[in-house]
Amino acid sequence: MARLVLNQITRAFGDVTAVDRISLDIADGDFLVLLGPSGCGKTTLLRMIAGLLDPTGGSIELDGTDITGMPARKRDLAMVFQSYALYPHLSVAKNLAFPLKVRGASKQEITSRVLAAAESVDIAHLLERKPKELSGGQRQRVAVARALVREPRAFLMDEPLSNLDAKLRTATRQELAALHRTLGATFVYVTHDQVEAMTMATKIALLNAGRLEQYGTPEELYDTPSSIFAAGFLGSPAMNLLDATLTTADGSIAIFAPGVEALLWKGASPDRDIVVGIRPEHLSVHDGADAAAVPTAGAALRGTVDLVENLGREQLVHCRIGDERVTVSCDRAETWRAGDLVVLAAPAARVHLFDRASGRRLEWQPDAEPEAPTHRPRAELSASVPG
Ligand SMILES: Nc1ncnc2c1ncn2[C@@H]1O[C@H](COP(=O)(O)OP(=O)(O)OP(=O)(O)O)[C@@H](O)[C@H]1O
Repeated sequence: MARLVLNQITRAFGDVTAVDRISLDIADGDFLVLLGPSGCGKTTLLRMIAGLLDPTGGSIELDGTDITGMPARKRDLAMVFQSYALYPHLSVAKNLAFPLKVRGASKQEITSRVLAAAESVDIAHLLERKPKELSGGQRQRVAVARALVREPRAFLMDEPLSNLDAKLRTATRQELAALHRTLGATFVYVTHDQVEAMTMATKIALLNAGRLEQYGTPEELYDTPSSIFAAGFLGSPAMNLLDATLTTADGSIAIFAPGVEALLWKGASPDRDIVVGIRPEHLSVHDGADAAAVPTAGAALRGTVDLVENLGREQLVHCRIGDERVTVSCDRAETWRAGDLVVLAAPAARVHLFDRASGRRLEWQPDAEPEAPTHRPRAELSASVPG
């Protein structure tokens, strides 16, 4: 059992607030990924959970017990570091046995637990080697096995895959996810890699400059990003973000953008600066010269193809829309060329709106989209736009 609750946890280093009032409820068995760009406070937060660093504010609970001031060795949490932190002069077997020896386990218990841990990450054949005789991937497995032998209440991992090459990272990522399913234990895992977060996490805590930006399942973060930052951080290629102006009149929403023809819904006078977000996979490309080919509902962006990139499985069509650049990912069977006049279309339900000043998501509900000529409003919206 390991339910971890962080209450307003804070850490300042002089003037720098590395972690700023973060509260998280991490359920037993969760694979929580702390995700965010370099310097956002991920490692500082993990080290406070591990007991390697004292918070300057807030508290941490483990299964209902306040462990804020408890020394690391008493927390029963195992940490796997980016550097692996193996003892170079000891064999793999002795590295694995070390945490058990410290606890005074019997020789028989040590032997069986070391072997079981080594087998679970497929390194039983390497037990007599020294760390320097191992590849990066093998060292990483030893570091995980050393955490496993302790049978801790939770595993804390700080970018454990960052020293591996791309192929090994993919394989090891799948193994770690499988290990988590087998053990059913709580994992807290630091990374700046969105693919690792999306594929392994049951929950993601996205951090930005020491603050919690969004907390939810990978699907929630991807499908309903709570801010411009979250929208831009998850997804590759990144979500298209366009500056626009939103007006609300008669309960309808209109969006204007400079140089953009019929972007979403036309309406009354400008009222609020917003950012419109549409993921590359939610846009479709249509012949701009053929009005009949363009969907009449949803968002439409008129522009020119700039560049087409063939990625093998799909292609990226980069377009100029007014002053902005918009990317569409689409099937390679479509034959678009630089210079083509196109209309990019997206269903209204796939359009994200954000307030430009605060960066926060604006919630709105498109009504059923009526068939409408392109010069008329493209949809009536029963929107509740906060603020
Ligand atoms: N011991 C320290 N003294 C002063 N500032 C520190 C210390 N440790 C971290 N910081 C600062 O706190 C902030 C968060 O650092 P942290 O290492 O937690 O970020 P991170 O998200 O893990 O970054 P990365 O992905 O690059 O490892 C940074 O601005 C960093 O410079």
